[in-house]
Amino acid sequence: MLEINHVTKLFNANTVDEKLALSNVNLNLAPSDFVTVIGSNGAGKSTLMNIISGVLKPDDGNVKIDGVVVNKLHEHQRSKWIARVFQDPMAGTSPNMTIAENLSIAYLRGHKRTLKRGLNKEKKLYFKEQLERLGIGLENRLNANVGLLSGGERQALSLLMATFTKPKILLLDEHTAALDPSRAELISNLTEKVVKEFNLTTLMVTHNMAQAIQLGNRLIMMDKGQIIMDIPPSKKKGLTVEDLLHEFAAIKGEELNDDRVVLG
Ligand SMILES: Nc1ncnc2c1ncn2[C@@H]1O[C@H](COP(=O)(O)OP(=O)(O)OP(=O)(O)O)[C@@H](O)[C@H]1O
Repeated sequence: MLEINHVTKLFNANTVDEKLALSNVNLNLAPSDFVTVIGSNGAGKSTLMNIISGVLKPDDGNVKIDGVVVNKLHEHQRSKWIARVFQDPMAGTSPNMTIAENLSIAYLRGHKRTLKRGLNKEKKLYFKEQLERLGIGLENRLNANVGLLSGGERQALSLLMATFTKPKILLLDEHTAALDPSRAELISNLTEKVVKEFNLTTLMVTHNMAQAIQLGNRLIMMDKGQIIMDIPPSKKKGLTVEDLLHEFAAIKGEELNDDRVVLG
């Protein structure tokens, strides 16, 4: 489904700021895999997400989706396969438009040929039904401006909008990190529900180890531009934060050092 083959990314080559952000990274996701990605600051997690989504091009290696090399395709050309939810709740939605208008734009992106523009009764009803599934009352606020929503509500809306395009791959880029703990948990639970319901192949970056353990069927840890740990579904169940820290220390010969790491 998603293959990352020998991907290398070097920033500022041949300067004093040269930085090898990814070094010969290989990763293969099967359909419906839900992989959580952890790693210390500067490990290369965002660079990997940016290379998959097409924001960045690899210097070496390739990215394949369903067997097709997509290296040359720009971000907008990949957007029919890839949906992304960012850390910043402001990033995925338009604040000056209503919930219904935001949903309408996302819906049109996913149904170009079959749907007329505009918000007819049928579409409003559909949006209400979809919002009801989030279970946070947004179905009663179709005409509210998105700028009025809380960060958690906006992330829930972004998640729903991401599924409207029926993506092959969902990229979650620390999408709960800017929320307070109770909202983060709500979005975590919604994520689990949405991924399962829409059968999405998912990669989720998080600094929260407990969340990385709780969600998904597989976990990878990155360090200095490499994947240093890949915990398969058979071993992920029953995994603890202590196991992860212990494993990291065993591989690296040092303690995990990251100001932002949240143990849970
Ligand atoms: N556009 C860029 N130009 C130069 N260096 C960059 C660029 N983007 C990332 N880097 C560097 O590449 C390395 C990997 O960065 P990346 O953002 O992928 O790490 P990360 O694992 O997402 O870190 P964090 O958890 O802190 O967000 C870092 O050293 C970073 O400073």
